Amino acid sequence: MQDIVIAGTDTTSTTVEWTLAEMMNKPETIRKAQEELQSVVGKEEMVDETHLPKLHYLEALVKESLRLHPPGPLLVPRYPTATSSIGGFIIPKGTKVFINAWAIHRNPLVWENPSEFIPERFLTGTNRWDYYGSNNFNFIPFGFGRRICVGIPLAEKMNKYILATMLHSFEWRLPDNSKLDLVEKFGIVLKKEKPLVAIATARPSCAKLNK
Ligand code: HEM
Repeated sequence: MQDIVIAGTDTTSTTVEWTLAEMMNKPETIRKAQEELQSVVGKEEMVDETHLPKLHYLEALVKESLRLHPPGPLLVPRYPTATSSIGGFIIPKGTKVFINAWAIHRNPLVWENPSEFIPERFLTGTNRWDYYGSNNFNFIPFGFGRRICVGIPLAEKMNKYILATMLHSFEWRLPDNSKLDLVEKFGIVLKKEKPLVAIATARPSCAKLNK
C-alpha cells in the first residue's frame, strides 16, 4: 500500500508541474488547450471524467512533458538473471542495470528537435505513441516489461483531469518580476530545481466556478 502511495503521488504532481511550466513557457499551447476545452467541455460545465478521452491535444501535452521530463528518469534498476551481450557489451548475471529513459527520450535519431517542447509530435502520423513501449521502446515514461508501472490507467486519467480542470477554470501567470526557468533537479524523481510559482485567476468564461 505504501509503495502505491509513494509511487503514485510525487510522480503525478511532478508531471502536472512540468506540463504547466512548459506550457507557460510557450503560451500558445495554453491557448490551444483552452480552445479544445471550450469545444469539448464548454462554458457551462466543469471538466469530468467523460471529457478526458476527447482531449487529444491535452494528452499530447502530457506525453510531451513526460518525454522531456520523465519523473522516473532511470526507471527501476534491473538485475539480469543470465549473462547477456547488448551492443557488444557483456552484462554479467546479477549486474545492477539502469535504463536511461531520460536520454532515450532525447535521442536525436528518433526525435526531431529533441530538446524542444512540441506537443504536436504526439498528434500526427505514427507518433501517437502509447505508454506500453510501442514504437521500439523509444518512449517509456512508465517503464516497460514485467515491472512496468501498475498505475498507468490511474496516472493517465489524473494527469489529464488535474490539468484540464486547472486550464479550464483558471488563467495562469507568473508573479510580477519573476522569470520562468525549466532547470531540472536530478533525483529518484526528476523535479524542477525551483518549484513553479504561478498565480491563478478564475476565468470569466467558467460560469459555474464564479457562482
Ligand atoms: C505520471 C505518473 C507516473 C509515472 C511517470 C510513473 C512512472 C513509473 C516508472 C518509471 C516505474 C518503474 C517501471 C520500470 O522500471 O519498468 C513505475 C513503477 C511503479 N508505479 Fe508508477 N508512475 C506514475 C504513477 C503511478 C501511480 C498513480 C501509481 C499507483 C496508483 C503508480 C504505482 C507504481 C508501482 C506500484 C510501481 C512498481 C511496479 C513494480 O515494481 O512491479 N505509479 N512507475
